[in-house]
Amino acid sequence: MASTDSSLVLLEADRLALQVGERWLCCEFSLRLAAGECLVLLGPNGAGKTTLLHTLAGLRAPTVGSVRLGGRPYADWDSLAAARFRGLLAQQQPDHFSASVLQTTLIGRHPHLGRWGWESAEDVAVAQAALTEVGLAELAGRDVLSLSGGERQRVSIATLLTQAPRLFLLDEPTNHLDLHYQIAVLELFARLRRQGHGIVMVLHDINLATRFADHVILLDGKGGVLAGTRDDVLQPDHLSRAFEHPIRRLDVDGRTLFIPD
Ligand SMILES: Nc1ncnc2c1ncn2[C@@H]1O[C@H](COP(=O)(O)OP(=O)(O)OP(=O)(O)O)[C@@H](O)[C@H]1O
Repeated sequence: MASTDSSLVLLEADRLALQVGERWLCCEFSLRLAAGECLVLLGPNGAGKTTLLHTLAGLRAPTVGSVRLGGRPYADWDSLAAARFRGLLAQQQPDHFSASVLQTTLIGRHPHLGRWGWESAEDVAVAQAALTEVGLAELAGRDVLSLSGGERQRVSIATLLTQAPRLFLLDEPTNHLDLHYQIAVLELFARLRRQGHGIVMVLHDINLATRFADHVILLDGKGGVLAGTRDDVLQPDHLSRAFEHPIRRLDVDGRTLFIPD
């Protein structure tokens, strides 16, 4: 379990700007994520959420500006140490070969294994506990190629839990999940956040962002970026402009909801 020292800055980006081809995805902005905080990236299709998440994960260099993980640039990190500190849930998991659900989940232990790469009984126990967390304990022996989309997504989440990073970077973690598992998975990460982990996640559902985010970055797809606290960014006019669709705010039973007209 992570310590709950909320002064620890897990991730910083300074005057970041991203370009793909000739197009600027976002103009310069900065962010800072401390232990125990959750940042949600929102915006229309193609706005640059995944590109930004991958930049924050150190998988691609920013066009302008810098990213620091745990106070250090990625260039200063050994790749295995970085994999113990931050983990990425990618949008898609291509499976080319048969493997059991447990074997697939154990891949998450790779950055923790010793020189010979053998998994110990403790590593297997970590993977089994992660499968239990996502409701898949009974499918541990199943071939991963036989799973439904939602089951496969939960294996990916279990694999990331098995990796046990301090900072979780999640690209659409609710992809393929039914209503029950959307909330269960986001509650699971909210629990990890309360234990001192950091969470950065791409979501498409504004109402889930409202429920789980401390901070929001809203990309408008034209290079515009709005970054701030959840309540500052999640305003009907900002959202309507970014999504090019009128969006209304409703307050119901103490909850804030956003609905498209
Ligand atoms: N290598 C590349 N060359 C050219 N364009 C690219 C490249 N990689 C990504 N893009 C473009 O950059 C834009 C941002 O892509 P990205 O996947 O980050 O968007 P996104 O906000 O995550 O979208 P979605 O909501 O559809 O998942 C898209 O228009 C994409 O086609």
